[in-house]
Amino acid sequence: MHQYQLIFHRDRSLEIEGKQSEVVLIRTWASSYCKRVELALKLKGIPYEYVQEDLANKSELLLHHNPVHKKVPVLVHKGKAIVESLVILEYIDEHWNNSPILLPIDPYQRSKVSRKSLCQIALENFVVGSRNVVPLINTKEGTLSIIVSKGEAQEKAIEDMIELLRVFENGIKNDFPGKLPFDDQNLELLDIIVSTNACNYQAFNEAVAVVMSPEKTPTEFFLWVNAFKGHPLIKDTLPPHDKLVAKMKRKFFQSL
Ligand SMILES: N[C@@H](CCC(=O)N[C@@H](CS)C(=O)NCC(=O)O)C(=O)O
Repeated sequence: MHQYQLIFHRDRSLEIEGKQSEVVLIRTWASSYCKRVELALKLKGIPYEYVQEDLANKSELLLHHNPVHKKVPVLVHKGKAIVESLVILEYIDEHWNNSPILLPIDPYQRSKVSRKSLCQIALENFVVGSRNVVPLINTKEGTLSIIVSKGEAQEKAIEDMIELLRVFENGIKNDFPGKLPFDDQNLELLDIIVSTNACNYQAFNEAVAVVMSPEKTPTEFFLWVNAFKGHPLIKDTLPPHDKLVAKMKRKFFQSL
């Protein structure tokens, strides 16, 4: 088990390997769930330190703070742990209620970005580079259908994903008028989730199979994602492309 040098201070801040902060994020560098939280912290201007977790050799810190799921991200705020990325985002927005406000004020829109909403389901099934992409695509072939399948089966799996994006794009147009096209407005929860999930599409295309392209993907969704890539904070948060391609190749092909 990996061990960190940890000091718990009286003011309930945590010192990790010499770095002290009230807010510590336990994360991995490639996880889009973790990227959501990092982007939210940056948008709100909240100072934080992070601990890089090795999921193949989970740390005592992670197991202590997330004993049930044993997953990243975990946000440790003044010694207290918050788990599950969407719960963390809600916590950040409520605790640091300075602008930008991340959750929609409108209760209907709020329901659309909540945990079991279509928006979340669509995205979690689309998560670029994640196994979670898969259940909705082609359950018969199990969890790696998009790459284990070849030829027609793969085309069908990709078409199903693209269809999901069409449903998603229409949902955004109906429920979030003004959201598309992207006009560099304040980033909110929806933008955080979409950008951290979808902006890595080129790495996924390169490592696994071409899913998103101007020819295939619903136009406004595609433009939205590409516009995100030009946003300075998003650019600063996304994982490095080459490293991500290498990781995706290892992850997907190793599990075959
Ligand atoms: N629903 C969780 C999912 C988090 C998740 O799946 N994290 C992955 C990394 S991307 C993890 O920690 N996996 C470790 C494991 O499954 O053992 C969230 O939104 O935070």
